[in-house]
Amino acid sequence: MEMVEEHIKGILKNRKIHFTLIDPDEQTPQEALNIAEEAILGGTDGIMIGGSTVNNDEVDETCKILSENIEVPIILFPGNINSVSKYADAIFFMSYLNSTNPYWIYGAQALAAPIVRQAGIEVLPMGYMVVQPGGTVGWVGDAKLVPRNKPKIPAAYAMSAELLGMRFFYIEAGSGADKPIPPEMVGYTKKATEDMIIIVGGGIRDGEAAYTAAKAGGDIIVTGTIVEETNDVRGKIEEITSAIRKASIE
Ligand SMILES: CC(C)=CCC/C(C)=C/CC/C(C)=C/CC/C(C)=C/COP(=O)(O)OP(=O)(O)O
Ligand SMILES: O=P(O)(O)OC[C@@H](O)CO
Ligand SMILES: [Mg+2]
Repeated sequence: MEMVEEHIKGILKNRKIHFTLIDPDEQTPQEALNIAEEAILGGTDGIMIGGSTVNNDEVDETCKILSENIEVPIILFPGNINSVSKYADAIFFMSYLNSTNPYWIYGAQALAAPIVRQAGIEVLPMGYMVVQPGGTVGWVGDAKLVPRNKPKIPAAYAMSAELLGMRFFYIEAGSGADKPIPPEMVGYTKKATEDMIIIVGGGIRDGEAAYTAAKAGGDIIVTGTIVEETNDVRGKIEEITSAIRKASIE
Protein backbone atom coordinates (compact mmCIF):
# COMPACT_ATOMS: atom_id res chain seq x y z
CA MET A 1 0.00 0.00 0.00
CA GLU A 2 1.12 3.52 -0.58
CA MET A 3 2.39 5.36 2.46
CA VAL A 4 -0.43 6.29 4.80
CA GLU A 5 0.32 10.02 4.98
CA GLU A 6 0.42 10.29 1.19
CA HIS A 7 -2.79 8.28 0.99
CA ILE A 8 -4.51 10.65 3.45
CA LYS A 9 -3.31 13.72 1.55
CA GLY A 10 -4.48 12.20 -1.72
CA ILE A 11 -8.03 11.79 -0.39
CA LEU A 12 -7.98 15.27 1.18
CA LYS A 13 -7.43 16.81 -2.25
CA ASN A 14 -11.01 15.80 -3.04
CA ARG A 15 -12.85 15.40 0.26
CA LYS A 16 -12.65 15.03 4.01
CA ILE A 17 -11.98 11.76 5.77
CA HIS A 18 -13.62 9.49 8.33
CA PHE A 19 -11.74 7.10 10.59
CA THR A 20 -13.30 4.46 12.81
CA LEU A 21 -11.63 3.99 16.19
CA ILE A 22 -11.70 0.47 17.53
CA ASP A 23 -10.74 -0.06 21.15
CA PRO A 24 -9.08 -3.51 21.33
CA ASP A 25 -10.15 -3.67 24.97
CA GLU A 26 -13.83 -3.94 24.07
CA GLN A 27 -14.11 -7.05 21.87
CA THR A 28 -12.24 -10.06 20.50
CA PRO A 29 -9.99 -9.58 17.45
CA GLN A 30 -12.55 -11.45 15.31
CA GLU A 31 -15.32 -9.12 16.48
CA ALA A 32 -13.07 -6.14 15.76
CA LEU A 33 -12.61 -7.46 12.23
CA ASN A 34 -16.38 -7.77 11.76
CA ILE A 35 -16.83 -4.17 12.93
CA ALA A 36 -14.04 -2.95 10.65
CA GLU A 37 -15.49 -4.74 7.62
CA GLU A 38 -18.93 -3.26 8.26
CA ALA A 39 -17.45 0.21 8.78
CA ILE A 40 -15.56 -0.08 5.48
CA LEU A 41 -18.80 -1.02 3.71
CA GLY A 42 -20.26 2.10 5.34
CA GLY A 43 -17.53 4.21 3.74
CA THR A 44 -14.92 4.67 6.47
CA ASP A 45 -11.43 5.49 5.18
CA GLY A 46 -9.28 3.89 7.86
CA ILE A 47 -9.24 2.03 11.15
CA MET A 48 -7.59 3.48 14.25
CA ILE A 49 -6.63 1.03 16.97
CA GLY A 50 -6.33 2.32 20.50
CA GLY A 51 -7.75 2.83 23.93
CA SER A 52 -6.67 4.48 27.12
CA THR A 53 -6.35 1.11 28.85
CA VAL A 54 -5.09 -1.65 26.57
CA ASN A 55 -2.43 -4.33 26.65
CA ASN A 56 0.02 -5.20 23.93
CA ASP A 57 -1.38 -8.63 23.10
CA GLU A 58 -4.84 -7.21 22.41
CA VAL A 59 -3.39 -4.52 20.16
CA ASP A 60 -1.13 -6.96 18.35
CA GLU A 61 -3.77 -9.63 17.75
CA THR A 62 -6.36 -7.09 16.60
CA CYS A 63 -3.92 -5.42 14.20
CA LYS A 64 -2.78 -8.80 12.87
CA ILE A 65 -6.21 -10.06 11.91
CA LEU A 66 -7.14 -6.69 10.43
CA SER A 67 -3.94 -6.51 8.37
CA GLU A 68 -4.68 -9.93 6.90
CA ASN A 69 -8.20 -9.01 5.87
CA ILE A 70 -8.73 -5.33 5.12
CA GLU A 71 -7.28 -2.87 2.62
CA VAL A 72 -7.78 0.51 4.33
CA PRO A 73 -4.95 1.87 6.52
CA ILE A 74 -4.62 0.58 10.08
CA ILE A 75 -3.29 3.36 12.29
CA LEU A 76 -2.29 2.98 15.92
CA PHE A 77 -3.72 5.55 18.33
CA PRO A 78 -1.53 4.64 21.28
CA GLY A 79 -2.69 4.92 24.88
CA ASN A 80 0.82 4.14 26.08
CA ILE A 81 4.13 2.64 25.03
CA ASN A 82 2.63 -0.88 25.04
CA SER A 83 0.23 0.03 22.20
CA VAL A 84 2.71 -0.58 19.38
CA SER A 85 2.28 -3.36 16.80
CA LYS A 86 4.26 -4.25 13.71
CA TYR A 87 0.98 -5.34 12.08
CA ALA A 88 -0.25 -1.74 11.87
CA ASP A 89 0.52 0.43 8.84
CA ALA A 90 1.29 3.58 10.84
CA ILE A 91 1.19 5.16 14.28
CA PHE A 92 -0.01 8.56 15.43
CA PHE A 93 3.22 9.39 17.24
CA MET A 94 1.64 11.81 19.62
CA SER A 95 2.55 14.29 22.30
CA TYR A 96 -0.21 15.12 24.79
CA LEU A 97 0.33 18.86 24.66
CA ASN A 98 -1.96 19.94 27.52
CA SER A 99 -0.98 17.23 29.95
CA THR A 100 0.62 18.46 33.17
CA ASN A 101 2.70 15.30 33.34
CA PRO A 102 6.00 15.28 31.41
CA TYR A 103 5.59 11.53 30.87
CA TRP A 104 2.67 12.12 28.47
CA ILE A 105 4.26 15.18 26.87
CA TYR A 106 7.62 13.62 26.10
CA GLY A 107 8.61 10.66 28.32
CA ALA A 108 6.43 8.05 26.64
CA GLN A 109 7.64 9.18 23.22
CA ALA A 110 11.29 8.67 24.14
CA LEU A 111 10.54 5.24 25.58
CA ALA A 112 8.42 4.30 22.56
CA ALA A 113 10.78 5.53 19.83
CA PRO A 114 13.01 2.42 19.73
CA ILE A 115 9.93 0.17 19.86
CA VAL A 116 8.32 2.04 16.96
CA ARG A 117 11.53 1.91 14.90
CA GLN A 118 11.83 -1.80 15.62
CA ALA A 119 8.24 -2.34 14.45
CA GLY A 120 9.17 -0.62 11.18
CA ILE A 121 5.85 1.19 10.83
CA GLU A 122 5.21 4.63 9.37
CA VAL A 123 5.24 7.53 11.83
CA LEU A 124 2.67 10.33 11.74
CA PRO A 125 3.87 13.08 14.15
CA MET A 126 0.88 14.50 16.02
CA GLY A 127 -0.02 17.05 18.66
CA TYR A 128 -2.88 15.86 20.88
CA MET A 129 -5.04 18.17 22.92
CA VAL A 130 -7.94 17.30 25.22
CA VAL A 131 -10.88 19.67 25.70
CA GLN A 132 -13.64 19.60 28.35
CA PRO A 133 -15.26 17.26 29.32
CA GLY A 134 -12.21 15.11 28.45
CA GLY A 135 -13.44 11.76 29.74
CA THR A 136 -11.11 8.95 30.72
CA VAL A 137 -8.26 10.26 28.61
CA GLY A 138 -8.42 13.60 30.42
CA TRP A 139 -8.08 11.82 33.74
CA VAL A 140 -5.47 9.28 32.66
CA GLY A 141 -3.38 11.97 30.98
CA ASP A 142 -3.36 14.45 33.91
CA ALA A 143 -4.69 17.08 31.54
CA LYS A 144 -5.28 20.76 32.10
CA LEU A 145 -8.52 20.48 30.11
CA VAL A 146 -9.19 23.25 27.61
CA PRO A 147 -12.35 25.19 28.59
CA ARG A 148 -15.03 24.77 25.91
CA ASN A 149 -15.52 28.53 25.60
CA LYS A 150 -11.85 29.23 24.81
CA PRO A 151 -11.48 28.25 21.13
CA LYS A 152 -8.25 30.14 20.63
CA ILE A 153 -6.26 27.99 23.07
CA PRO A 154 -6.03 24.86 20.86
CA ALA A 155 -5.39 27.18 17.90
CA ALA A 156 -2.26 28.55 19.56
CA TYR A 157 -1.10 25.05 20.48
CA ALA A 158 -1.71 23.84 16.94
CA MET A 159 0.28 26.74 15.55
CA SER A 160 3.19 25.93 17.85
CA ALA A 161 2.94 22.20 17.04
CA GLU A 162 3.22 23.02 13.35
CA LEU A 163 6.25 25.20 14.04
CA LEU A 164 7.81 22.23 15.83
CA GLY A 165 7.29 20.10 12.74
CA MET A 166 4.24 18.05 13.69
CA ARG A 167 1.98 17.37 10.74
CA PHE A 168 -1.21 16.22 12.47
CA PHE A 169 -3.20 17.85 15.28
CA TYR A 170 -5.96 16.03 17.16
CA ILE A 171 -8.57 17.96 19.13
CA GLU A 172 -10.29 15.51 21.47
CA ALA A 173 -13.38 15.96 23.65
CA GLY A 174 -12.86 12.53 25.24
CA SER A 175 -14.29 9.21 24.16
CA GLY A 176 -18.04 9.15 24.78
CA ALA A 177 -18.21 12.91 25.54
CA ASP A 178 -21.75 14.25 25.90
CA LYS A 179 -20.91 17.09 23.50
CA PRO A 180 -18.32 17.12 20.70
CA ILE A 181 -15.64 19.80 20.17
CA PRO A 182 -17.29 23.21 19.60
CA PRO A 183 -17.15 24.07 15.87
CA GLU A 184 -15.59 27.50 16.43
CA MET A 185 -12.68 25.75 18.18
CA VAL A 186 -12.14 23.54 15.14
CA GLY A 187 -12.38 26.60 12.90
CA TYR A 188 -9.80 28.67 14.77
CA THR A 189 -7.44 25.69 14.88
CA LYS A 190 -7.70 25.02 11.17
CA LYS A 191 -7.17 28.71 10.35
CA ALA A 192 -4.18 29.02 12.69
CA THR A 193 -2.22 26.39 10.78
CA GLU A 194 -0.94 26.25 7.23
CA ASP A 195 -0.60 22.60 6.26
CA MET A 196 -1.60 20.66 9.33
CA ILE A 197 -4.13 17.87 9.09
CA ILE A 198 -6.76 18.58 11.76
CA ILE A 199 -8.40 15.58 13.40
CA VAL A 200 -11.58 15.96 15.47
CA GLY A 201 -13.04 13.35 17.80
CA GLY A 202 -14.96 12.63 20.94
CA GLY A 203 -18.76 12.50 21.30
CA ILE A 204 -19.57 12.47 17.56
CA ARG A 205 -22.54 10.11 17.22
CA ASP A 206 -24.48 11.08 14.12
CA GLY A 207 -24.33 12.61 10.68
CA GLU A 208 -25.20 16.06 11.94
CA ALA A 209 -22.31 16.23 14.43
CA ALA A 210 -19.88 14.82 11.85
CA TYR A 211 -21.10 17.35 9.30
CA THR A 212 -20.60 20.19 11.81
CA ALA A 213 -17.04 19.11 12.61
CA ALA A 214 -16.08 18.71 8.95
CA LYS A 215 -17.76 21.96 7.91
CA ALA A 216 -15.95 23.81 10.72
CA GLY A 217 -12.56 22.76 9.35
CA GLY A 218 -11.88 19.22 10.52
CA ASP A 219 -9.97 17.19 7.93
CA ILE A 220 -10.41 13.82 9.60
CA ILE A 221 -13.47 13.03 11.72
CA VAL A 222 -13.13 10.15 14.19
CA THR A 223 -15.90 8.11 15.73
CA GLY A 224 -15.37 5.26 18.17
CA THR A 225 -18.03 4.74 20.82
CA ILE A 226 -20.88 4.72 18.31
CA VAL A 227 -19.73 1.45 16.73
CA GLU A 228 -19.68 -0.12 20.18
CA GLU A 229 -23.27 1.00 20.80
CA THR A 230 -25.09 0.34 17.53
CA ASN A 231 -26.15 -3.00 16.07
CA ASP A 232 -26.11 -1.45 12.59
CA VAL A 233 -22.46 -0.44 12.18
CA ARG A 234 -22.67 -0.17 8.41
CA GLY A 235 -25.81 1.99 8.45
CA LYS A 236 -24.49 4.29 11.16
CA ILE A 237 -21.11 4.78 9.51
CA GLU A 238 -22.88 5.36 6.19
CA GLU A 239 -24.88 8.17 7.82
CA ILE A 240 -21.68 9.74 9.16
CA THR A 241 -19.52 9.33 6.04
CA SER A 242 -22.21 10.69 3.73
CA ALA A 243 -22.56 13.75 5.99
CA ILE A 244 -18.78 14.26 5.83
CA ARG A 245 -18.83 13.94 2.04
CA LYS A 246 -21.66 16.48 1.91
CA ALA A 247 -19.66 18.93 4.06
CA SER A 248 -16.70 18.42 1.71
CA ILE A 249 -18.44 19.45 -1.49
CA GLU A 250 -20.49 22.40 -0.24
C1 LIG B 1 3.93 7.84 21.26
C2 LIG B 1 3.48 6.68 22.06
C3 LIG B 1 3.73 5.34 21.55
C4 LIG B 1 2.85 6.81 23.24
C5 LIG B 1 2.42 8.07 23.81
C6 LIG B 1 0.99 8.02 23.96
C7 LIG B 1 0.35 9.19 24.58
C8 LIG B 1 1.00 10.51 24.67
C9 LIG B 1 -0.89 8.96 25.04
C10 LIG B 1 -1.70 9.99 25.65
C11 LIG B 1 -2.58 9.47 26.74
C12 LIG B 1 -3.65 8.52 26.39
C13 LIG B 1 -4.06 7.59 27.47
C14 LIG B 1 -4.24 8.48 25.20
C15 LIG B 1 -5.31 7.56 24.83
C16 LIG B 1 -5.89 7.96 23.56
C17 LIG B 1 -6.96 7.02 23.21
C18 LIG B 1 -6.55 5.79 22.56
C19 LIG B 1 -8.24 7.32 23.48
C20 LIG B 1 -9.40 6.51 23.10
O1 LIG B 1 -9.64 5.68 24.10
P1 LIG B 1 -10.96 4.88 24.33
O2 LIG B 1 -10.58 3.51 24.61
O3 LIG B 1 -12.00 5.09 23.31
O4 LIG B 1 -11.41 5.52 25.66
P2 LIG B 1 -11.84 4.70 26.88
O5 LIG B 1 -10.60 4.09 27.45
O6 LIG B 1 -12.47 5.73 27.76
O7 LIG B 1 -12.80 3.69 26.34
O1 LIG C 1 -15.55 7.33 21.20
P1 LIG C 1 -15.87 8.63 20.60
O2 LIG C 1 -16.74 9.50 21.49
O3 LIG C 1 -16.44 8.50 19.24
O4 LIG C 1 -14.47 9.42 20.50
C1 LIG C 1 -13.50 9.02 19.56
C2 LIG C 1 -12.13 9.48 19.93
O5 LIG C 1 -11.98 10.86 19.79
C3 LIG C 1 -11.74 9.05 21.30
O6 LIG C 1 -10.39 9.15 21.45
MG1 LIG D 1 -13.33 3.06 24.40
